[in-house]
This record gives sequence, structure tokens and C-alpha cells, in this order.
Amino acid sequence: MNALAATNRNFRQAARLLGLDSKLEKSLLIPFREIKVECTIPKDDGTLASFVGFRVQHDNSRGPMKGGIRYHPEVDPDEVNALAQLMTWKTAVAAVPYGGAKGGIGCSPGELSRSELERLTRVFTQKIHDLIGIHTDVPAPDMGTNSQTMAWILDEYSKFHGHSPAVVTGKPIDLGGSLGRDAATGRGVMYATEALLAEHGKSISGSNFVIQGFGNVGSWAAQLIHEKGGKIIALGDVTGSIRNKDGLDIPALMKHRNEGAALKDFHGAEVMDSAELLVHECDVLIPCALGGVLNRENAPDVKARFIIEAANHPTDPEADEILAKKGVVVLPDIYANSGGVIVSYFEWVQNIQGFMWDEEKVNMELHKYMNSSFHHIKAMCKSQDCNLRMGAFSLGVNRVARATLLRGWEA
Ligand SMILES: NC(=O)C1=CN([C@@H]2O[C@H](COP(=O)(O)OP(=O)(O)OC[C@H]3O[C@@H](n4cnc5c(N)ncnc54)[C@H](OP(=O)(O)O)[C@@H]3O)[C@@H](O)[C@H]2O)C=CC1
Ligand SMILES: O=C(O)CCC(=O)C(=O)O
Repeated sequence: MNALAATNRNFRQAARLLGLDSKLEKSLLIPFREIKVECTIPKDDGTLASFVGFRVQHDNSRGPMKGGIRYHPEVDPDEVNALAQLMTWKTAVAAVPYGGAKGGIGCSPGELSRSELERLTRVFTQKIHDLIGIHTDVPAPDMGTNSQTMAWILDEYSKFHGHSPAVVTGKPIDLGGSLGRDAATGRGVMYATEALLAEHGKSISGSNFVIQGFGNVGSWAAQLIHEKGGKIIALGDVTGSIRNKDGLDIPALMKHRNEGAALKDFHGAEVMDSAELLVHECDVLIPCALGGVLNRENAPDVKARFIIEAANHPTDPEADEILAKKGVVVLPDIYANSGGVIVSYFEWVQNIQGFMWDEEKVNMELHKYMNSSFHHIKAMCKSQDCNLRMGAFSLGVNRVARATLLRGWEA
């Protein structure tokens, strides 16, 4: 099932649980605006290359639309649409005053030079600059983009609108970024994992973990879980997967990766088949890469007791049903990976206030937000007698529906 069909299905199920009016349900599903632009750049060798860029702005009833920009060859309109919708429910679950959006460019960032990436980012920004803004739509990093990408967007946007640090989050600290934003999604994943395990009488230090993806989210989640005494017994990225039943030495692996070496060449681990990673024996599985990786083919073989969805939409609805029957507890993306957008909100607030917080304050506030939404989701699960995904969706959809109704339907 494609990402949009899956997201719509989860939304409709939540809307039914909440007893939403069918007209409101229809209106919440239709994106506010979908943007598709052509981006042509000269490559370093002088030839031209054309790419398609997207920004889907899903809903703004609770505030400016917010969400990352992804550079990946599989970026397509349906996927961006689904990810934008997920942002609307995610910001509502997190109780930050934003709506939802997402963007992307269909490209292979690893095959473009730094200057080609810069040109592509600037052309994309030129095409969308009048549709984004501090109080309309605030982009951030996602797969294949990072703080440097945000710096280029900020610079290009500022040429049209004047210096505007709050137009993007996840910026370098030197340009008004927030301390703690780089680690925030992974740190939020760690706080979410702690909260879920505690509910089940368990802890990070007594559990072992398998992680898919070792980029921004996966590497920070791995480091922070390792610091808490969790044992990471297998890990993989697009180049391959490795395992060590006694636990991988994550600081050494970070050093290895930062030196540009491939995971498979890391001493102190054996190489394993990447197809086995998601079905490896473990207590907690944390997908931190692409969507749809847990599906009806591999879900029956999953051995983890808990799945923490650090990636967006890693589990399709068919896998959800299979996992539920097996008793696997799935902590949904719109809560589990919300640490990124929560600290993006803190960054935006700091930019508007013109006052920088210290990292301790950022992490402490993040912890408060993550714990608070966990308890609100649990309360929703109890009142609706539903699982964590439906608890989170119902919480988010209900908050957006209330805001929409309060604004009124009159033209
Ligand atoms: N960045 C953020 O703040 C947030 C990100 N997310 C979500 O988290 C996920 C990861 O994002 P992020 O860490 O930022 O992205 P990055 O681009 O930093 O890292 C992505 C990681 O996934 C790996 N990967 C890509 N394709 C595959 C594959 N087919 N199999 C295994 N691994 C693969 C990459 O490997 P390699 O490096 O070798 O290419 C890399 O390790 C995405 O779903 C994103 O939407 C959610 C909330 C916030
Ligand atoms: O930090 C943000 O604004 C959004 C991050 C994001 O794209 C996500 O949560 O999926």
C-alpha cells in the first residue's frame, strides 16, 4: 500500500473513532496547497540537469505549516503528500502551534557535488520563496538534507525578503540554529523509548536494540541509547548491516563512520544480510530510514517485542495488523519522532525572541513535551479503547478538528 493510501486509512479510522462529521473529515484530508516545480541547474561539467521539487502544505488551522525537505530518488507527490499530512497530526500530538507540510526533490544527493547541491537548493528556494515564510510555512531538514541545506535556503530566501532566520529550522548554530536541534529527533526517540519501556516494567539499560539507518536520527538514537546502557546488537544503512551479540561499540562506530568508512568495514562486528536486519532477534526495533519497510512480507517474521517508529511511516497498515496479532507494541511515528519538530519549534521561538537558550534548557523542555504527549496518547488509548497508533492519530486529529471548527466554516 502506498504511503498516502496508508496515511489516509489511519486518518479515516481515527476520524471514525472520534465520530467526526463527514464534511469535516473530507476537508481535513485535502491538502491546503500542493506545489510542484521544475529545478534545472548547470552541473559541474557544464551540462544541464533537471529535477522536480515538491512542497505540500497540508493544514494551517493550528499555526504556520511545518515540516522537512527530503532529497531522495524515491521522492514522489503521493509520498510528500502523506508526509505532509503526518506532520499535521504530529505537530498537534506534540502540542506545538504549527500545521503540517513536507517537501522534497527527486534526486540522489550522494551523486551530486556540494556545489551542485547548493545550486539545486537555491533554485528550489527561488521557486517557492513566496509560498514559504516565518508565519506561513517553515521548512527543516529530513532525509538527504542537513543544516547546510537550511543555510542555503535561509540565504536565498533572505535575498528576497531580508534576513529571516526563522524561515527555516535545523540551521547551523552560527546562523541562529538551536543548540540540541541536531540531536533532537534521536533524543526524542530515546525519551519515547524510555517512556514506553517503563510502562512495561522495562528499561533501556536492560534491553537490546536493532537500528535501521545511521544518519541524523539513527546515529543520535544509537549514541543516546548506548549512553543509557542499552545494547545495540545490530545496525544497518544503505551500504550494508553489521551485528555483535555483545553490543556494538557505538562511539567507535561513530568515529569509523565520521572518517568516511563503510559500516561493513567496522572491526568488532560481523557483516550480516540487510534483509535480516528488521527480523533480527531483539527487544526493541528502531527503523530510522525509509517508509514502508515493515510490510506484509516481513511482518510475520519480526521478533522484536517493541517497535519505535523513528522513521516516518515505516510500518504499513497490513504490517500493523500482523504485528498487533503477534503482540508487538508499535510506538507510532507521529509521536516517536516528534523530538525534531519540537526542538524546531524551540529554535523558531528563540529566533523570534532573539534570545538563545542553553542546551540544558532545550533538552529539559523536550523531555517535558515528550512525556506530556505520551501521557495524552495513553489517556486517548484508554478512552477510545485503541492501540497507540490510533491513540496518537485520534489525539492529533481531534486537536486539528477542534481548531478548524473554532475558526468557523463561514466563507
Ligand atoms: N531529521 C529529522 O529531524 C527527522 C527525520 N525523520 C525521519 O527519520 C528518517 C531518517 O531521517 P534522517 O536521519 O534525517 O535522514 P539521513 O539522510 O540523515 O539518514 C538516513 C539514513 O538511512 C539510511 N538508508 C537510506 N536508505 C536505506 C535503506 N534502503 N536501507 C537501510 N538504510 C537506508 C541512510 O544510509 P546512507 O547514509 O548510507 O545513505 C542513512 O543512514 C526519515 O524517515 C525521516 O523522515 C523524522 C523526524 C525528524
Ligand atoms: O523539524 C521540523 O520542522 C520537521 C521535521 C520533520 O520533517 C519530521 O518530523 O518529519
